[in-house]
Amino acid sequence: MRKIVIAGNWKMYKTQAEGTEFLQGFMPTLEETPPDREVILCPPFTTLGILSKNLHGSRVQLGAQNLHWADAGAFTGEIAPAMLTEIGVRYAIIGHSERRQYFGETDETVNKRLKAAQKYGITPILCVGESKQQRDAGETESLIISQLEKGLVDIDQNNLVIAYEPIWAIGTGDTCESKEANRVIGLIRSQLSNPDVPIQYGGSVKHDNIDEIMAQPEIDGALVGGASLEPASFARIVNYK
Ligand SMILES: O=C(CO)COP(=O)(O)O
Repeated sequence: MRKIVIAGNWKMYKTQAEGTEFLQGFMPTLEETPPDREVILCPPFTTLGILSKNLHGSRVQLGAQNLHWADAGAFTGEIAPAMLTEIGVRYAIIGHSERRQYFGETDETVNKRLKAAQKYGITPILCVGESKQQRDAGETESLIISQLEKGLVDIDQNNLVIAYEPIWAIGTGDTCESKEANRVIGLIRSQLSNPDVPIQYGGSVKHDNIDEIMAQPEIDGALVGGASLEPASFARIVNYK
């Protein structure tokens, strides 16, 4: 049985005060949420601590947006896995396209971060996806297969989530057509040794397209950016029909 996993990626939004305010609006809405849905919030590092305190004993899990592969060391600006597990972080987004595009993340460093997450019992959410240019050139399949082959070397597929996030659909309002997302996610699944790895779709997921996205048989959840910042909107997504 594949798990349903819905995660909010807050990116570089929400101070501690704003994160706390979000929870006040969001938490009561979970009363309607079926228990089999894993709900995750991935705030900026400085907001993780206060969310950890406020979410203690709740069903919402905490995720980080990145982590370093070393146990500790002289890596200015990075965060070690043990610093995250200490405050109750259970998931980490790894290889988001914004990290690949702006911060020099490669499939090789993605692989190291995935291994480090698993070493500390953190479930990594590996992001893969093509740019508009790659899609137009007919390279979607080969690019994704290559990202998976290189990223998943020596990775335990029993403690893994994958997110298919076509770059051209991120923050653009230009959602990938749900049948097309379903097709690519099926391709991703065909590359895995464990068919039960949950595979999310990400890219302009909103309250008004989540039902259609989740109706697709291959899609096991969503990685939500902008629409996870507002309690009512994220609640509607988590409580999809
Ligand atoms: O990058 C994303 C989630 O990781 C998607 O962002 P949007 O939902 O804002 O398009």
